[in-house]
Amino acid sequence: MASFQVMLFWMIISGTALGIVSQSAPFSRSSFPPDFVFGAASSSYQYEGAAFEGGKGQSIWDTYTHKFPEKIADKSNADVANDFYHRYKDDVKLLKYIGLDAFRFSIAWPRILPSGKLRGGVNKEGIAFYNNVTNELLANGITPFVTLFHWDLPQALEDEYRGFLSPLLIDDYLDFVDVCFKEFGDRIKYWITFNEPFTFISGGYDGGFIGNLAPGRCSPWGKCPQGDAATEPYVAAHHLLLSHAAAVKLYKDKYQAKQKGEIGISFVTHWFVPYSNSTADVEAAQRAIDFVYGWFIHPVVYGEYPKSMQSLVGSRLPKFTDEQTAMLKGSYDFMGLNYYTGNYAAHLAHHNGPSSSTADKMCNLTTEINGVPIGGPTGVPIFFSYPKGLHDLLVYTKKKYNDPKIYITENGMGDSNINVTASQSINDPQRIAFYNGHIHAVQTAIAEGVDVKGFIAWSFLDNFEWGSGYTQLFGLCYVDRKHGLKRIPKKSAEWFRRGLIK
Ligand SMILES: N=C(CCCS[C@@H]1CC(=O)N(Cc2ccccc2)C1=O)N[C@@H]1O[C@H](CO[C@@H]2OC[C@@H](O)[C@H](O)[C@H]2O)[C@@H](O)[C@H](O)[C@H]1O
Repeated sequence: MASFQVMLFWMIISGTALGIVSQSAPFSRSSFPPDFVFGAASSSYQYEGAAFEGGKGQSIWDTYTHKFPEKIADKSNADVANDFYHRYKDDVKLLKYIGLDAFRFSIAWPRILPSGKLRGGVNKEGIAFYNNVTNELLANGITPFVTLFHWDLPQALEDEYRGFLSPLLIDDYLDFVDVCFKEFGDRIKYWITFNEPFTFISGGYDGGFIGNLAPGRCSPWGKCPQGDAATEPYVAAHHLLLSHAAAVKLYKDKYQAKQKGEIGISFVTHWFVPYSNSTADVEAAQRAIDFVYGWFIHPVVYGEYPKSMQSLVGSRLPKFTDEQTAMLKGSYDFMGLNYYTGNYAAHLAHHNGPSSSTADKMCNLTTEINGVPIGGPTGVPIFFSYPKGLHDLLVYTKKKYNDPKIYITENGMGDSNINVTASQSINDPQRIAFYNGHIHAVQTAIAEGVDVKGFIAWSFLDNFEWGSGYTQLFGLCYVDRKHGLKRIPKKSAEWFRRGLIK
């Protein structure tokens, strides 16, 4: 669908074209519990820039974008990104202008431990930077939510022992988070150990849904220089889960009593709708959510992998010892959920190709039935607006995973940044309609008893969108890359501002 048709579709949806309302009726924070937080999210590699500055070591993303520019849609990188490293004070002012209660950012491991290891030394400039960001947020009444790993692993650990493929990663991650808890934990009260383990593992070791991500390993038939999509995703995921459990144990044993913060992990999944009401497709939808969501949330809640994974993956799925199961089980105070879209899931009877974590779930995942998409189109060809999926995911999580405290730690939509002007990008009625629908879905889930405590939009600013580079814009604020990275609030930011007025 051409971008004009997409825009027209959204304008009709949001009523703009018919003049019914100037834009979707604004939401109001008064429709939510008084302690409910609204925020916006970011991540270190996608925002900071200063990739070779301030004593920072290289990450696997610095390497990946420079070594394989062809893997990035516009052959760009985040050497400069949004230059958040130098502009964070003005950005905090913009967060305050919008009226957001919370700001989610991640700490770049190589900016704290440039060699990846504690014995390589702590970078004092890195400590100072995150202290400054934290203090600026708090001074402006904004609550920091800090992600400890948003995919930018120190390159030195990838070089020394192939990162998450080695159990050595666990102790190095523990040393890193120990420094963070010690240096920032007196002011940071919401810790997220990992962002989207599924995406990092699937994209980094299996070629994944949104294409290859760093470290860019997959099977030779997936056009990767090294890797094995049949085994490495499960090995890396196993070490990631053990790292999460160890970090939670450390925080609870050593810091929580005094610092009184909370710790959790941010999962991602689409919502999967059976392609038909056949038993085979209903079971396929369950397998899809087991292999994307259950792969990580099931061990964190129950200390074991989903039964469907155990039976379908067999000996390729590592096993937890009894001690590891005990450490994993219940390793969270809250859960972060990242939600973008829904998919249809159909049973895939015969998978004749080579094994991979993607193929193991024996599902054919699509975004339409007979040419009818699952939701409204967005500027991301594979993402459709499907707010009902967020509601259904929240209710599913409540029922299946012990009614946890939940923060939506990412939700948003992308616009294409190809052949569009700045003013077109800033006028974003489709994003207003998207958020109106998804915030309403959260409101409905809360009314049905789901313990949702906050909604954090992805993203505060347009930024470096991994394999899409700067060709997709998810921000509430536009970043004018042709005019000194100037920040310009979009209509959606103004919509949030009006809804957030106390
Ligand atoms: N991008 C992601 C991953 C998207 C969801 S991953 C998805 C969920 C899911 O069910 N599955 C399984 C699957 C597999 C096959 C088919 C369908 C579904 C996934 O692979 N997450 C967040 O999205 C934000 C927006 O990501 C953009 O999404 C569209 C992409 O085209 C673009 O490259 C990416 O940066 C990122 O900036 C954040 O850093 C990141 O935390």
